[in-house]
Amino acid sequence: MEIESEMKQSRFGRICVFCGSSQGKKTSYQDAAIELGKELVSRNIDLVYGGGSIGLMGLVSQAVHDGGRHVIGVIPKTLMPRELTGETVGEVKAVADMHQRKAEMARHSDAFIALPGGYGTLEELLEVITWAQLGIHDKPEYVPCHESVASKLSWETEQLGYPQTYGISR
Ligand SMILES: C/C(=C\CNc1ncnc2c1ncn2[C@@H]1O[C@H](COP(=O)(O)O)[C@@H](O)[C@H]1O)CO
Repeated sequence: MEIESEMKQSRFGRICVFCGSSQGKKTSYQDAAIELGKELVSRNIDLVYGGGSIGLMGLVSQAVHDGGRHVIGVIPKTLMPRELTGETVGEVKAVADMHQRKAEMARHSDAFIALPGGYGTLEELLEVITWAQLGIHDKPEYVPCHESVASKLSWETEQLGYPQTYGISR
């Protein structure tokens, strides 16, 4: 038992998860969000995310919160009305705008994981990958091979002629 928990101890204290503000068309997306939340808990990793209880964001944050790990939701003041975001669990950091939100999410995290999502998720993921490419940070990005995220990235990388690696960006 002790060996098992030692093996699961991660080098990351806090991971930022980017994912959809809607639940998506497939139940497998929702399953993946809950599974990832539980996996973070089992590895004693805290969560940083975009705040709010809607969509996959809500599922992953609830799973981490329910498992007793710390959750930081970074949310722009304009998105704070509850009808937009639902009830945020854990600690809420209110920021001025979307730019500050992404900077704060990155500052508080040791690594990034992207689950399926829409333009918001893709934009957040591509920004941290770009920042890594420019040497602004050296935190790893992981994109579990889920077809929705992978297919958008494959379109991007094909257009730009970049190598298609999804497991980790570098
Ligand atoms: C804009 C409206 C509701 C959206 N509410 C959101 N609340 C919190 N964070 C959000 C919201 N929408 C997008 N985000 C951020 O983008 C990512 C998800 O975007 P996607 O397009 O769904 O992939 C997520 O990681 C958040 O950081 C009212 O109409």
